[in-house]
Amino acid sequence: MSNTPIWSVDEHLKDILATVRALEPIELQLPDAQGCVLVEDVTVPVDLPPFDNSSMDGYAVRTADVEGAGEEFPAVLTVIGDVAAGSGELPTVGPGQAARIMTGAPLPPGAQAVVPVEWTDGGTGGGAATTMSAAADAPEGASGEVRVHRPVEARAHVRAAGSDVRAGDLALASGTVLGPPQIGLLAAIGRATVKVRPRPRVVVMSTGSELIQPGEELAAGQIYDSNSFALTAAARDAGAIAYRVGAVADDADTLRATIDDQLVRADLLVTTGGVSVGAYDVVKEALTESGEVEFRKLAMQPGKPQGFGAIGPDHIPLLALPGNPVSSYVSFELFVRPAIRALMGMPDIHRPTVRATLRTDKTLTSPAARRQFLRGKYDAESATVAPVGGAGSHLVAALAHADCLIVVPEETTEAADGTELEVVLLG
Ligand SMILES: Nc1nc2c(c(=O)[nH]1)N[C@H]1C(S)=C(S)[C@@H](COP(=O)(O)OP(=O)(O)OC[C@H]3O[C@@H](n4cnc5c(N)ncnc54)[C@H](O)[C@@H]3O)O[C@H]1N2
Ligand code: MOO
Repeated sequence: MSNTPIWSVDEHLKDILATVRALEPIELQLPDAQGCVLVEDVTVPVDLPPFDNSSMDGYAVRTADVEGAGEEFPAVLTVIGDVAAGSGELPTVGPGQAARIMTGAPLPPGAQAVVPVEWTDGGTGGGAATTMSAAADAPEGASGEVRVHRPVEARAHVRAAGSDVRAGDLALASGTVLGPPQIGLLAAIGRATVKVRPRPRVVVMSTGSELIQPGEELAAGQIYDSNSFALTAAARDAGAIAYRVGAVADDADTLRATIDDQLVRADLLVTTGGVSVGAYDVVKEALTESGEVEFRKLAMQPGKPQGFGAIGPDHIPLLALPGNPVSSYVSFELFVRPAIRALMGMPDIHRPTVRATLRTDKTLTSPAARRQFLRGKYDAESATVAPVGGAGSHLVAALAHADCLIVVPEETTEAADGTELEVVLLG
């Protein structure tokens, strides 16, 4: 038995999160701020809507003029002009008059309500209109007479100024994650830029002389580099700006030089492979000497060998993940994703977890004193989970068909059908 210390999953994550600091806020243009965390309270500068406006295409009228109107005895009003959305100069609607008005156009002075065009003859002198004619084809629609078939109450079909949000109100509080509706609100109140924590730049680098890039021809002993693709995608999915560096050969000097080259564009560096005990485990070789990165054995499966530290003059956090594809992906989920979200200043850095009942034909086994992460499919309706594929850390096809990780705790070595377990839901 070796007496090498073993770290728990929780201890390792705690050490990582103690090192990773949220990035300094910057002012970003709205489209670039999507998915970022706001770091200012945003106050509404103007009422929304800024003015009373129509919610329908129709006629702006005085309510007294259409009182008691019906199809048989319509109210006949003189059309004094058009009010289109964006109109700045408005006609005043006097007694017996109506202004043709479009959805979103300001309610003209004198008018108290809007009658939808369908409740009128549309100025045609015929039956109920279904639509207005385009102004370009029928300019006469902005004048003449309109027959109104129904009365309206004051303010009918009018959206009041400030009915959405008022000047001086808090639009969004600091700490809000900017999704599409929040970006929409910021634009609606006229904000072009906002102060947010930027997306972290994450460089994902795979290592291994056996690796070639997809699209190339496999020679003897070679395999395709899948980790750099999977983890770059995972980093992007977590909210990062991700850069992929495909397959650095197993040479410590080349690797160190490549890492140093990448530091200028990295807030976080992730490597895969080369961290176990083999004769060509170059990540360990290249990063141990300077003392910047510590290599550990974790009480987990997969993902036992892990490296973590801060490198270069700017102390950029680096996570060295094991090379087996499932090990690197599970390690990413457990350690890199929370680190990315901590860099972003996200209020919640963890994946959701649920309790579920295991459904399996054969009892699952798990190594003692290691937290096992099996791939599974979760059924929310029955709150059950079924394993997908075995425990092997090379099983990429099963991983691609899973939607969750089944957590078998350290003290559990067997999990039979019906066992209740924790499940990490993957997005
Ligand atoms: N004697 C021991 N051997 C191993 C131990 C151990 O404790 N003693 N630990 C095993 C465990 S657990 C893991 S996990 C791996 C970790 O190995 P490395 O991080 O050094 O990774 P490599 O040796 O470079 O590769 C492992 C495996 O994964 C394949 N691989 C690597 N990179 C990629 C990639 N980008 N895309 C696809 N596949 C990749 C590689 O070809 C190997 O098959 O060590 C065990 N060994
Ligand atoms: O712990 Mo390794 O990460 O199983 O395959």
